[in-house]
Amino acid sequence: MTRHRPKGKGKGKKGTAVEDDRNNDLLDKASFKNERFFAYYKAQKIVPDSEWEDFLDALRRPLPTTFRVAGSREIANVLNATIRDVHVPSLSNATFEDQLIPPPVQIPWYPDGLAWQFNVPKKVLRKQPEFKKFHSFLVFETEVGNVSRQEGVSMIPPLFLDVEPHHKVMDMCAAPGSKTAQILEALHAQDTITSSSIPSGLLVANDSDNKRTHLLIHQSARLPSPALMVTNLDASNYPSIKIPGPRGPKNLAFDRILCDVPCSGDGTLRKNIGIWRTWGPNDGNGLHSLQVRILVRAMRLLNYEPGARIVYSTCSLNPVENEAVVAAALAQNSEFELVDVSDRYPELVRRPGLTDWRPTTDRGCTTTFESYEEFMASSKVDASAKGKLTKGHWPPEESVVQTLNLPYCMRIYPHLQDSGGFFVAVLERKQRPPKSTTAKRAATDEALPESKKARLDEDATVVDAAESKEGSPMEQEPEEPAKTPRAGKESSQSNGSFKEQPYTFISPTDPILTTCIEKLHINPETFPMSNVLVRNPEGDAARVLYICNDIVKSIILNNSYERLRLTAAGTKIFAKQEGGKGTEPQFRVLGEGLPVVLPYIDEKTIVDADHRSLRTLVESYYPLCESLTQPFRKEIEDRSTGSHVIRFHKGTSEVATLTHDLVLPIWKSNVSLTLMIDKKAKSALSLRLFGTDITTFGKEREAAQKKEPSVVVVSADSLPEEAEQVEADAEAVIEES
Ligand SMILES: C[S@@+](CC[C@H](N)C(=O)[O-])C[C@H]1O[C@@H](n2cnc3c(N)ncnc32)[C@H](O)[C@@H]1O
Repeated sequence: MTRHRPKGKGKGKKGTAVEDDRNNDLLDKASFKNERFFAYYKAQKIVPDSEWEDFLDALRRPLPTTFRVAGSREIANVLNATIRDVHVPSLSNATFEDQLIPPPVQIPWYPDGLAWQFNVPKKVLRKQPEFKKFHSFLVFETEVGNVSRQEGVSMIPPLFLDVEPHHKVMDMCAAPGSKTAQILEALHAQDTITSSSIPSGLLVANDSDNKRTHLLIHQSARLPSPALMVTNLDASNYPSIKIPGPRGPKNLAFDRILCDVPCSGDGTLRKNIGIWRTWGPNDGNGLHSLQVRILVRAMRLLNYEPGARIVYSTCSLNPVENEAVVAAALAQNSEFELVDVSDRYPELVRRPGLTDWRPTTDRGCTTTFESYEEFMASSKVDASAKGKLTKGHWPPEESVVQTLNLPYCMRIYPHLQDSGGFFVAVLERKQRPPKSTTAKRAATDEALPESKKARLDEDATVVDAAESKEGSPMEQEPEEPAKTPRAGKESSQSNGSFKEQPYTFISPTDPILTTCIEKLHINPETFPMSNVLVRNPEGDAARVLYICNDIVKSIILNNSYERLRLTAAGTKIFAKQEGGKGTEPQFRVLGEGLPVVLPYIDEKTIVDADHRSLRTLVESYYPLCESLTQPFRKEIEDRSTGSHVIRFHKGTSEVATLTHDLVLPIWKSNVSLTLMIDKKAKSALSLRLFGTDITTFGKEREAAQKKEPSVVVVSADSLPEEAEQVEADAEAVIEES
């Protein structure tokens, strides 16, 4: 949702007082009312009268904690099995103050049981030992990205996108990135436990808010992908992306597009309880036009292939932001239709979209209007308010409504399955637009300057020509946006100069790259040497080397990075490591890059290591080689200094049980070894393997916690919500850089 949380969530800030109460588990239900909200939604008949009280009761209850086991499929399944087979049984008979506390349960509609819900008061988490242990497991796994605390309803839209590894996907309003992560996981469905595939598909994750794109990048780094690009543009005006075609450059068309648009967010009332106080009908009214423009732009960017689809979603209950947007976009693009997905995810309880609604600008919501004409004629509405709504805020005429299948939209209400409120619509193209429509739409679009109309006509010709020759026009020429973006904070194109560095491909014979390849025994014949890039205009392999897949490469080579406001592309694989005194700096493989590089490394050069040595490497930062167990010790002592890859085999020893092989990067100095993974990842690994955090970082943290309990780095009684945690982490990252 787009109600950006107040920075720092500071006490005393507007809208936080009630939230603070709620955090203490003290529910003051008297505060949870808003007569405007009641009057408005009763008038919209969003639920039958008989359900109204249940609906309100649910809205007033705290939202259960939900989380998703994230990451590529195999890893997620392994971790999920740990929750199901180890944690849940240990929590099954947990009691607190003589009450049986229910263990977490799997959300029935989420595939493979990877999403969970639990509803446990904080005091239980703090004091009940089994829950406390489970909670710190979640906190650590969240920190390293294996668990994503995400609202249950927010997990729905990516499911209906049906993404496959070869799809070209656009996430138009992506930050902070919880749905982006789900899409990435689908693109990487073929990853194995230890190695990442290089999908042939693409994910362009976009957000118009520059700061939020950095949250998105930070968040997406948890599933590093050579198929990812992040852009910072106004989605309603997203430019066409050029790629080479058989007859010269053509525009890239997407197979799947997610429009999780900015919205008033009143479906999140259960967690953003400040909305109880501030809610008004104009919150949604003001967003309608931007939402329509984003959806219409998505329609123009979508592929013509059968099955290409758009998912439109909001966390708002307001029909003005939901059905009205879908209806208005369909009115402009009659070749699209809503898809009946009622047979998908049958355990997800939902209600059909509305066919009738009554907008208003009246802050008190005492009067709502049946039609635009009635609204415009009303003496109760002043002239400035009349300018705020358009005919599109209302349902189309009855005869048109019948043809739109609005009931195919999905409304999720809090009382149906103890969730937040949400809206999802799935749209597909039912037919190709007739040749003339594309050109006609462009020519009659009065909002466009003459120069653009001419270009659209040209583009239409290009598409038609390409289609008739190729038969199956995978990439068609989308039209230019119908309108220029609204000025204001949502539009970043006008935010002055773009400050990010460009990406430059380096030569496959670049000496730094070839040295990395040689030292790590990577096969240069199969490794995509031509897809390695750096982040500076000179193409200087000074610090970090990245890798991307072919489609990302093609986009970078054929488009101006400034026009796309390209904020991130591909994933890091190698980085410079300063040597000790008197030694030359060398490049090393990065933890996040290893899964991508691993399939190309000569198996024989990966050093086998034992569980005891793993414990030694986890326990201290720079253990001496002589502290390692034979034969691993000899094997590693015989290696040159620098970057190496080691493998711990799955199985049980007296030290640990590994449910799957573990492949990790290390750095060898003259006499010691270092495990080259992030200290939080090391803590999570330690908890997973040894049931306790034995790392130096963990011990320091525990000592600090004992000394000053209020300044703990990670507290066991707070499982950070994804967006919040990512924001905090990313702010630190942004500040550091
Ligand atoms: C509902 S939130 C998206 C949540 C995100 N999909 C997720 O699951 O984490 C809407 C996002 O739209 C962005 N936004 C607002 N106006 C936009 C525009 N014109 N173009 C692109 N993004 C926009 C906001 O910055 C916000 O991050």
